[in-house]
Amino acid sequence: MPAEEFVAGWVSGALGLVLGHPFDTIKVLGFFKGMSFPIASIALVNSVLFGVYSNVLLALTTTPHQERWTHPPVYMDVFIAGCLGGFVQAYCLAPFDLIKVRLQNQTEPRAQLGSPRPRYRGPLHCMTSILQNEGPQGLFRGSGTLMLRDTPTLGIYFVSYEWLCRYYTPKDQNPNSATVLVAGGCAGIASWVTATPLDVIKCRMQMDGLKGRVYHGLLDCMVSSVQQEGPQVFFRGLIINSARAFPVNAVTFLSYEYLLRWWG
Ligand SMILES: C[N+](C)(C)CCCC[C@H](N)C(=O)O
Repeated sequence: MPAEEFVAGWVSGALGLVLGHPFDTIKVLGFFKGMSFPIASIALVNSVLFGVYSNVLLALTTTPHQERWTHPPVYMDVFIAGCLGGFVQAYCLAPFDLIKVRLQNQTEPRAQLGSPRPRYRGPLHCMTSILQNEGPQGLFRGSGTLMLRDTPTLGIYFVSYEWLCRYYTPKDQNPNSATVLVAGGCAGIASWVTATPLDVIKCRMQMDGLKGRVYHGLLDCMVSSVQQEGPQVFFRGLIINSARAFPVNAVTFLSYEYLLRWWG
C-alpha cells in the first residue's frame, strides 16, 4: 500500500492548518489560542483522509499516482474514494474536534481575580475531564453527525478539485501551481458550503448538556434549532467557513501535489 500519500497528507494538512487557524478562532477571539493541539491532530486526520482516498482510488482504477493526470479516473470513482476517505477520517477526527469545540466555546476570561475558573485548563485536561464525567463514549459525542457531515462533502471536495484541475489544464499535462491553488481553494469552499448546515448541528451536539439544553438526537437538535432561530440557523458561519476554506485547502493541495511529485 503506497504510504507516500499518508505522509504527504500529514504535512500538507499541517501547513494548511497553520494558515486557517486564525479564521477558525476569530469567532471567539484570541487568534492563536489552542494552536499546538490542532496542529498535531489535524495533520494526523489529514493523512488518514488523503491516504485512504488515494489508496481506494488506486484500488478502484489501478492507475498509480504518477499517471493520474494522463489516465484520469472517472468522477464516480473519485467521489466514492472521497466519501470513503471522509467516512474514515470522521471517526479519527471526532475526539480531537470535540476537544477543539469545547475549548473554543470556553470564552470566560482567563484567571481574573474573583472570576470562576474556566472548566477546562487545556486540551489534555479537557480530555481527562470528558473521560471522567462522560466516559470514553463521551469523547465521541457528535461523531455520527460528524460522519454525516464529512462523508458526502469530502466526495464533493475531491470531485471539485479534479474537475477544476482538468478544466484548466491542457490534456496529458500536470496542473500548474496556480491551477492547483485555485482548484484546491474552490474545492475547500464547495465542501464547506455543503457541510455548513450539519456543521452547525454537530457543534450543538458536541456542546450538549454543558450549557443546559439537552437534545434527543440529531433530528431533535435540527428541529428545535429551526423552531427557535429559523431556517437561517443552517447558514451560521458560512462566510467565515468559506473565507477560511480557500487558503487552507489551496495550501493543502499544493503541498500535497508537490510532495508527491518530489517523491516521484
Ligand atoms: C468536509 N469539511 C468541509 C468539513 C472539511 C473539508 C476540508 C478539509 C480541510 N482539512 C479543512 O479543514 O478545510
